[in-house]
Amino acid sequence: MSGTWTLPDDLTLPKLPDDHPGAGAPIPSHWSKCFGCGDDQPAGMAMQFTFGEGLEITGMLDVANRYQGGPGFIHGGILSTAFDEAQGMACMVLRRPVVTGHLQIDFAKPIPLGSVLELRARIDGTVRRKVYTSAEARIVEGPFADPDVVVATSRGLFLTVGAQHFDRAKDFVDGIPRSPHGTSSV
Ligand SMILES: CCCCCCCCCCCCCC(=O)SCCNC(=O)CCNC(=O)[C@H](O)C(C)(C)COP(=O)(O)OP(=O)(O)OC[C@H]1O[C@@H](n2cnc3c(N)ncnc32)[C@H](O)[C@@H]1OP(=O)(O)O
Repeated sequence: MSGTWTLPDDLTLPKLPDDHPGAGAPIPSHWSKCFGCGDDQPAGMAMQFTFGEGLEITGMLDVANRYQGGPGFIHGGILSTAFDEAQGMACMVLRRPVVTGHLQIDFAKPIPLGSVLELRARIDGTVRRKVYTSAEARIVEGPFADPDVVVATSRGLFLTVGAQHFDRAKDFVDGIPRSPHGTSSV
């Protein structure tokens, strides 16, 4: 990992909620239209998540052909999106909405199309509204599969926000209205 990420000294680790369902339980999509995890988003990545031990969660991504960047390999922006989603989902235990403030990725190995990626993500600690997170990706199925090799890592700062953060865009969830006769859709 590059050396530009420093955790503050005054981090606090959040407690798991009393009703945390435990390791292996599925984590529901936080929003059905989400490009990363939504089940009502045909263009999306349909990532699946489960709770792990403690604050860790696991996300799975099928690297479809449409995620291509260079010939045969995943696009870096797609991988960044997968990390964004996984680290955001790791914040679910806070039971408050979060948004990404800063995300930095190290792309360690090329990832071929047809891979199944496992992303493990966690909260490293919180300071006020700031939530420091990290994650790693491994190829667990596909031509270059090796669960012992980390192919990419990510560090991210998320901020807890109130519901009002999303209020300004609530009329656009199915596309921006373009005419009095209807709305655009994805
Ligand atoms: C109900 C449960 C639901 C759970 C859902 C979870 C799943 C979600 C999955 C989602 C997956 C997808 C997720 C997505 O893709 S979310 C989509 C991508 N992200 C955004 O659109 C966010 C856009 N940005 C903003 O709205 C604002 O800038 C935010 C809200 C982030 C902060 O503006 P706000 O006015 O609110 O806060 P503040 O400016 O007073 O700053 C507060 C503190 O934070 C520190 N700071 C701020 N920015 C940065 C930075 N870049 N680097 C370092 N530090 C930064 C700042 O220094 C200060 O520190 P301190 O003074 O306290 O020390």
